[in-house]
Amino acid sequence: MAPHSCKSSCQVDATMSKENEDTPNLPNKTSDMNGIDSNGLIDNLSMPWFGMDIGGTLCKLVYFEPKDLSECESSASEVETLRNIRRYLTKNSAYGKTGHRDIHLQMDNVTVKGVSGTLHFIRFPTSEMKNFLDLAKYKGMAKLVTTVCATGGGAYKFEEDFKREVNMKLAKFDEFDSLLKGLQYIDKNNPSECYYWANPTEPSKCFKVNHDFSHPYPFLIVNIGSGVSVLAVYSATNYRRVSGTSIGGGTFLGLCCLLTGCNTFEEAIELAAEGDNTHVDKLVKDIYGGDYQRFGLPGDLVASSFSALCSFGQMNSREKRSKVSRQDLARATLVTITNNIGSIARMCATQEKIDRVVFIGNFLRVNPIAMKLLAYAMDYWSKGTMKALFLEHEGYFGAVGCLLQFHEA
Ligand SMILES: Nc1ncnc2c1ncn2[C@@H]1O[C@H](COP(=O)(O)OP(=O)(O)O)[C@@H](O)[C@H]1O
Ligand SMILES: CC(C)(COP(=O)(O)O)[C@@H](O)C(=O)NCCC(=O)O
Repeated sequence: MAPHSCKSSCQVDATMSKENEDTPNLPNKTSDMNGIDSNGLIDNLSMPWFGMDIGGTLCKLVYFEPKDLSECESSASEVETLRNIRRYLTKNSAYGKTGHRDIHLQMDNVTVKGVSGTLHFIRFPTSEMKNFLDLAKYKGMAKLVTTVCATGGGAYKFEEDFKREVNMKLAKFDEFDSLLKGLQYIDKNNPSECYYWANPTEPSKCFKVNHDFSHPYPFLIVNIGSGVSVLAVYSATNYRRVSGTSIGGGTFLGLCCLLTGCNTFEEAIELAAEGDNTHVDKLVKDIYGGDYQRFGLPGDLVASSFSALCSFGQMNSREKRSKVSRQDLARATLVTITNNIGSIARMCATQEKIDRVVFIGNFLRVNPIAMKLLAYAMDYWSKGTMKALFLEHEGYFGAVGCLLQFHEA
């Protein structure tokens, strides 16, 4: 969220600031109203309820909007302020230049701590944290909510900034505990949360199929954020982080920007959708002239990523390079990163003797190419014994999970 741009240009911000002027008597909360009592225990926090997952690239903010604000045991002036905040967050889908609400993910009629309401899903770049804190300060939120539940690396990195800038305490929760909690909660509340891709290699026959994930254990989670973490999950509370790689969504975005000059993830994905990685990658058939049958390597398999451009052989020509477009480079970057993650996922699943692999994280946002590649790779290399599963709320599980844990504590 970019409060500066919002302040100057956005009608909503003007409304919000007026609303704040109309509600001057915000309570100055004392420690027993902060959500954490004098013994350091979390009490029955008044609304609003936020969960933040502050990741390496994106900050995910989940806002629980109660159906009936009076259910929340707040004072009259709090209720008014809460209404203003609710209006600001829920009447808009964009906040400043970089904040977005994913309306299509909104979950209505859910219950958190016995209160029914709606979950809203908002994201902004973590690099905009300073602007977000300025906005929170400007809106006077610090006077209302003095504790926010948070997870992800940024919950540690920005803890002091929250305290100093807006007098907000962060109630910190582990990112993988939160992720699992959120995943279980969302899957339970959204019947169409989990799906797989049928016929992933045949564009005309490829479609999403709903998957019943009500008996999920054991399963592998591959969380593709800035980096990648792989968790083996054996029950609701029993899991291990079995592996990880630094070559993740951040790598895709970083390399793509460097190679193509694009500036956003969306642009990178659009370029990739129009490109052809075989102009950049060296395939098995470029080396073997066809399949490498003895070890089951099909000719169309990438033998060596980006190798067509720089190694010796029939494609090592200036002419060849000059035919490579930005789109091809974006596609090759996407395929390289995705295939590598797929290989790691498969090895982990084999090692853990697990056949269901759930891919999540915002790298998969608006990214059917990567999802279909992963679906195909898992199926092909496991000879149909492993299944790639996907979840609609991709990158928001941590934020939801820490919100839930906060209210459970
Ligand atoms: N609007 C976006 N801006 C930046 N990266 C995005 C965006 N949408 C999707 N992504 C991808 O998602 C990744 C971050 O995923 P996320 O699960 O939020 O991880 P993190 O917690 O590390 O921020 C980025 O590295 C990028 O590949
Ligand atoms: C450090 C992290 C857990 C942070 O999570 P993220 O913000 O990337 O979602 C993740 O980037 C990661 O697991 N990186 C891979 C480290 C490794 O195993 O090599």
